Amino acid sequence: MSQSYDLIVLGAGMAGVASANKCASQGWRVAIVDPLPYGGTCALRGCDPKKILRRGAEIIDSARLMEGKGIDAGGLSIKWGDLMKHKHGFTDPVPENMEAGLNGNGVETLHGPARFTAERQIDVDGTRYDADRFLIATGARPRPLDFPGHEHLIDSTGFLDLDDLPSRILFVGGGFISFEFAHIAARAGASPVIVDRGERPLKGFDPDLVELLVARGAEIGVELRRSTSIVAVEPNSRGYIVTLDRAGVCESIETDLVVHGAGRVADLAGLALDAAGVEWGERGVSVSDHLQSTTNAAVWAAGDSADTAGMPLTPVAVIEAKVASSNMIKGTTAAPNYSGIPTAVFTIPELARVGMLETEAREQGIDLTVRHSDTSGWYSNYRLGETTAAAKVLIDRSTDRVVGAHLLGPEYGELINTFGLAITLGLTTRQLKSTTAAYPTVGSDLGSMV
Ligand SMILES: Cc1cc2nc3c(=O)[nH]c(=O)nc-3n(C[C@H](O)[C@H](O)[C@H](O)COP(=O)(O)OP(=O)(O)OC[C@H]3O[C@@H](n4cnc5c(N)ncnc54)[C@H](O)[C@@H]3O)c2cc1C
Ligand SMILES: NC(=O)c1ccc[n+]([C@@H]2O[C@H](COP(=O)([O-])OP(=O)(O)OC[C@H]3O[C@@H](n4cnc5c(N)ncnc54)[C@H](O)[C@@H]3O)[C@@H](O)[C@H]2O)c1
Repeated sequence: MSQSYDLIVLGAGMAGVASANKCASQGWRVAIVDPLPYGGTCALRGCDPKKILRRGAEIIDSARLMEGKGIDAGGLSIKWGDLMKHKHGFTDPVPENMEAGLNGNGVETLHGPARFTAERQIDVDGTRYDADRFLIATGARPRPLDFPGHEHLIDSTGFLDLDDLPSRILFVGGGFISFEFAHIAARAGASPVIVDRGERPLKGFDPDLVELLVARGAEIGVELRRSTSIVAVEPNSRGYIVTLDRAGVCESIETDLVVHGAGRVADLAGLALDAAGVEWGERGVSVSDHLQSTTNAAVWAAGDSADTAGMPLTPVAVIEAKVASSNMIKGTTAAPNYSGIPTAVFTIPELARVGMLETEAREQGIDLTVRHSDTSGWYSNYRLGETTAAAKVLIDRSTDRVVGAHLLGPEYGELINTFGLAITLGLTTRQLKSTTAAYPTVGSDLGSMV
């Protein structure tokens, strides 16, 4: 016998939990299912634990920047095991607390991998569950790699759970994960090498600011190899030999650890989506702008497992889940507004973006004013001893509105939120300049950036 629900949510990460709680609050009978402890990538294996480890690295970097300015950073080091314990202090209670919260809101919590058996039915460990609607929120997993020896790589989950940090680490891919982890590892005493197959790493960010970040990384020992592909990874008695190919010239380097940072794909392969007639691809479930499957009206998708215009980021997952749930409840066809959602790479210093890249704005024919400032000498950065900081703000000359903001510097991951607000609300630079920030804060630099 099967059980019947108004909604079954597949995946208890940011998107899934937001949707389950919202729909249960409307009096719907809702179940949520996950094979792993509840919490998803962000809270357990991504954003949150990563930024706890980064705190150790921030302290080392801040002290080093103040060397000779009244601080002796000589004896300072990261005790990796203790930093990991600090991380576990946050992550370990998450699954139980999250499940208790869901149960308290009337959501039934199931455990096991879900797989479709019909258009409106799933199987979880041999039990069938029927529902009028399903939300697929199963997230993403590391992109499968095919070079010989790829099975020796650890992924981001493995890196965030390392008991010890080895001294030689090679990161495959020059994106978010490799840059963030390499910046932590370098401050913890390791020698990271990032290998990217393209000429330009962190392609979604302003290229001028990325180059500044690469140079700052080189100063602290993060080596970047561009236009380089991995030929093979072979274990040896001391670690691994990684063979690299740059423009037909091969070179081997020895390392203790090889980490996957070469992108993620939607985690859908185990869902038997064909049984439900749901179309999907590497980028996720094919959905309309209002997040309903294009081929099965009972199925919706949100977050990293949905093929949408939104980036695979936590705030996007939450917004999509809320919009999809609202559409299900009200029978509407609203689409998420992605325009003012900021993103940051939590290197040290951090690199942030909201809105359009300069190239995108020019392609759209926008008459741009570009305010590009080297902010390294500004008071906020002088105070910290930071040598690398910059801002590039793109303003539509015809409306005086901010259409893009790109920042590299300490605390700019906070400042970018104000630019996000400006883009979402369509504020003009005149309006932005008319607001008053507490002084001295990085927020008080905003007026000078526009
Ligand atoms: C290392 C790392 C760092 C990151 N840092 C940031 C950051 O700083 N800021 C940011 O905005 N984003 C960050 N991200 C991205 C962010 O974590 C994701 O965008 C976000 O977690 C997506 O949420 P989601 O709910 O779509 O999926 P997830 O949180 O991945 O949840 C999906 C859930 O579905 C479950 N599932 C899978 N298969 C099935 C199945 N068959 N049946 C049932 N359940 C299933 C999984 O077990 C998982 O719990 C980071 C990602 C990584 C990997
Ligand atoms: N701070 C954050 O918000 C944050 C942090 C980590 C991850 N994430 C999310 O997770 C996603 C995945 O992160 P990621 O860093 O794995 O991917 P990414 O898409 O950011 O970067 C992948 C990089 O790997 C390169 N690459 C791919 N295959 C390669 C190969 N075989 N050899 C060498 N280089 C190769 C690509 O050219 C690209 O530069 C991101 O897109 C992001 O949405 C976000």
